[in-house]
Amino acid sequence: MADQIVGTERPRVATPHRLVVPREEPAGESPAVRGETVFDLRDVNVFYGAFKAVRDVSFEVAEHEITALIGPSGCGKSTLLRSLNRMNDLIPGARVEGTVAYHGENIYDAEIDPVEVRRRIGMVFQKPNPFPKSIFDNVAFGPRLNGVRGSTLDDVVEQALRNAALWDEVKAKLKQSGLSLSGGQQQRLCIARAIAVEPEVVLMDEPCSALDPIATARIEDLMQQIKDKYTIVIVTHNMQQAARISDRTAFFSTEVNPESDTRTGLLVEFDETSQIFSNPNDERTENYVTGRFG
Ligand SMILES: Nc1ncnc2c1ncn2[C@@H]1O[C@H](COP(=O)(O)OP(=O)(O)OP(=O)(O)O)[C@@H](O)[C@H]1O
Repeated sequence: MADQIVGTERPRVATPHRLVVPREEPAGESPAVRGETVFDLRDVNVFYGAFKAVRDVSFEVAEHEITALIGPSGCGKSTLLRSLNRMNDLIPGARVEGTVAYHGENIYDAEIDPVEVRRRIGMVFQKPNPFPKSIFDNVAFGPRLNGVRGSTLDDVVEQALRNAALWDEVKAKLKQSGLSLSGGQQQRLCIARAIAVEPEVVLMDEPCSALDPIATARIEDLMQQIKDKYTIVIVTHNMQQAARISDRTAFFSTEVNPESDTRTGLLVEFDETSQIFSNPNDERTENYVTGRFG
């Protein structure tokens, strides 16, 4: 396999990968022609202790697409997102069953290095969380861990800040604290920090929910700009946002377990975003996207 995530060998470029035969889909309608499959989820269940938070999730994420996870509160969007880079490993009692294949390798196999998984598959959180360090050091953090130094490090930091559409605003104050930036700038700093280690995938957990509409629009523009380089999976509560920016949408809902009176999340429908919002197959999806839910 061209690109394994076992052990500590770290190819700087995470592509190319194996060739995958494209699905047969109608021609001419973007994004029907899919790129290579990055994630292939099969029958994924996620538990917290005995509680099954999400059940039987299967779908594929294609490269250079933005895949949105939407659905009502508690349906397991964040839980599922964290299962894509083993972030749930850090939560006591959390457990994943099923297969989360990343370029054909199950990231939960025993020999897989979770640190390497998280380097390939970066994450941006709901609340901007810069380190209490300078702007430069925030972005340099990951590359330094990977041994990057000197002028190369300067270049890596500049490029990441440029790619995060923040360079022009901060180039004169790289030594200032990251915490001195506005909320929207802090979130772009966190995106710069995530992409500075050259991940292939960026997972975003409601990255705009703490931002005003102008900062939100900048992050949305940024996502459109960087999807040529990265594959993005985003959890959003904002259906307009999902409709605006994503190529595919996964709609989740919940069902009640009568014995335990708990709610388990499940994937109701996964399709092109235009289909989900204009002509969904499932009534539950239609009720949700038209605001008739609950
Ligand atoms: N660390 C945890 N420990 C135990 N249960 C958890 C934990 N995190 C989430 N859960 C439970 O798992 C279920 C799914 O939660 P999750 O946060 O993934 O849903 P969500 O769809 O992202 O919700 P929201 O839209 O409100 O953020 C919920 O019932 C939640 O209470």
